[in-house]
Amino acid sequence: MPSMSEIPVLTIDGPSGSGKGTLAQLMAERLGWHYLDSGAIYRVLAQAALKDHIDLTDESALAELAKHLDVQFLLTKGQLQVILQGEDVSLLIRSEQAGNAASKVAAFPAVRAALLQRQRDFLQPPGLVTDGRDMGTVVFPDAAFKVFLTASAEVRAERRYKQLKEKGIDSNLSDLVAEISERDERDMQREVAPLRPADDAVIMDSTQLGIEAVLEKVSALID
Ligand SMILES: Nc1ncnc2c1ncn2[C@@H]1O[C@H](COP(=O)(O)OP(=O)(O)OP(=O)(O)O)[C@@H](O)[C@H]1O
Ligand SMILES: Nc1ccn([C@H]2C[C@H](O)[C@@H](COP(=O)(O)O)O2)c(=O)n1
Repeated sequence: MPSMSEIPVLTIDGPSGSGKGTLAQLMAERLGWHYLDSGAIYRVLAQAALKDHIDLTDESALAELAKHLDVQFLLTKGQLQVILQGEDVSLLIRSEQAGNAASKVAAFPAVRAALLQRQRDFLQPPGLVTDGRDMGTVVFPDAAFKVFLTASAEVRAERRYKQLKEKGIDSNLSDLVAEISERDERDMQREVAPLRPADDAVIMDSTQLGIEAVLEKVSALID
C-alpha cells in the first residue's frame, strides 16, 4: 500500500469553460485513476444554501453548511452523478446561474477551509485526476503533474453555447461571454486561493486545439 504522498495526482486548473472537466474525466478513464470535480462541490454547496434559504453572503452559515454537506459523487461510465441529500442534482448544478452562485460562495475563506479536507480525501490509490481553480496551488500543491488549461473567453463562450444548445437550453452568446468574464474576474481577484497557475504547472491554451489534441498533449506529459 503506497503512502499518501506516493499516490500520483494530476491537477487541471483553469478558467470556466476551458475544458478542464472534459479533459479530467477522459484522463481519469485513460489512467484508471479516481476523479475529483472540485467545482461540483462548490456548486452543490450553493444549491444546498438556496434550498435551505441561506443567504449567499452569510459566510459563517455557509461554512457551517459546508462542514455537514451530505453529498455523494458517483462516476458511472464517464458520467458524474451528484447526489445532494439523496436527490440527484447533477443537471440542476450545471446551469450558468449555479456556476455563478458557486463562484460567490467559493470566495469565502471559511467556506474553503471547511471543504479542504473533503477534497483531499479523494486521494486514493492508484491515483487522482482533479479539476478546479486551486488544485495545483492549494489543495494538492505536491501533485506530480499540474496543468493550467486556458482558452480565449470568446471560444469558451462558444463552446458553452453549443453545450447548452445540445441540452436544449436557449442562451445568448454575448450574455455568455459577459457571464464567463465576470465569473473569471471574481475567481481571479478573490483573496483566498485565487485562480492562477501553480509555479510548476504546464500552461496549455486550447483555443485552437480540439479535445483529442489536448488529451494527447497531457498524456504525453504523464508518459
Ligand atoms: N478543446 C476543446 N475543443 C472544443 N470543445 C471543447 C474543448 N474542450 C472542451 N470542450 C467543450 O467545451 C464545453 C465546456 O467544457 P468543460 O465543461 O469541460 O469545461 P470546464 O472548464 O470544466 O467548465 P466549468 O469550469 O464551467 O465547469 C463542453 O461542451 C466540452 O465538450
Ligand atoms: N477548486 C475550485 C473549483 C471551483 N471553484 C468555484 C469557482 C467556480 O467559478 C465555481 C464553479 O466551478 P466549475 O464547476 O465551473 O469548475 O466554483 C473554486 O473556487 N475552486
